[in-house]
Amino acid sequence: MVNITIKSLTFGYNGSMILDNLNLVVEDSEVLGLVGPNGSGKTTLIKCMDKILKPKGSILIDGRDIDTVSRTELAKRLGYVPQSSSTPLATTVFDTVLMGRRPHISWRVSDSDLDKVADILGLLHLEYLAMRDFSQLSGGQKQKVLIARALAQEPEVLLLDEPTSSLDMKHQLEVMETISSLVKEKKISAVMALHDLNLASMFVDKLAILKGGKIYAAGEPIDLLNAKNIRDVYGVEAVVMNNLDRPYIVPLRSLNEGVA
Ligand SMILES: Nc1ncnc2c1ncn2[C@@H]1O[C@H](COP(=O)(O)OP(=O)(O)OP(=O)(O)O)[C@@H](O)[C@H]1O
Repeated sequence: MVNITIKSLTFGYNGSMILDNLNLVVEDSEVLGLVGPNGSGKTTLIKCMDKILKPKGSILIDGRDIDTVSRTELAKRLGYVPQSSSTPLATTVFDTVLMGRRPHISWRVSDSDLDKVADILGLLHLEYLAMRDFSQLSGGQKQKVLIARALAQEPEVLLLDEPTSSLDMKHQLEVMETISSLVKEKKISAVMALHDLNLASMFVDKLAILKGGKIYAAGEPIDLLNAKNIRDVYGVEAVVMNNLDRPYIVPLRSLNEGVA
């Protein structure tokens, strides 16, 4: 069980404001989707949560400011999947995923670490790639391996930056289904930046819509994914239908307004 509370978070690159006094709570057993136009600050927010960037304001994990949590301890609690990655040092897929166990290993890899890696490769149907060089994989295969590496950390919170951007339809569903069932089963949380509002509608419990460095709205997809919000935030005219109590969005045309 974990709770993340973000209070008055403010961050800018070289003096230009990107995140402006943000407040947000991530509950346990929750998939939180961060959506918003290109450049609205989703990656920046995720990097602040993983202490890669140093914002003003505070991020509390179970009431404790992450500034007071060591890198190693944070790596046991938060598993970060970047948007893209320079090739990790390890060569094979197996070794790349094993790197995720690093925060839990003192100096010797145990049988249980190896078993965990094998289990995760199985969970994401990656066994057939286990002995392949990471650097020679396709973009989508690499993306799945990086997700597997974060799962191997057994974190309480997964931070995923557009985890499905390189995946085909089947693998998008597979990854989202796997993450959402792990979140429920293990009572962890996931925060993911997403562009696909229909995937968000299907899989997230809560949405935070970013616009102009602020949270434009936060809440359940059914309450937020409507034509007005999509017009305001993205400058897109869309038809929103209801499909099994989930909004289903069909974008119609760009309105040249409403950018971040
Ligand atoms: N290292 C950097 N130095 C300066 N400006 C940056 C840097 N990284 C990002 N920015 C700027 O910060 C703003 C927010 O970028 P960020 O990557 O957080 O947005 P995003 O919502 O994740 O975008 P996208 O959907 O395109 O991935 C953008 O205007 C971007 O140009």
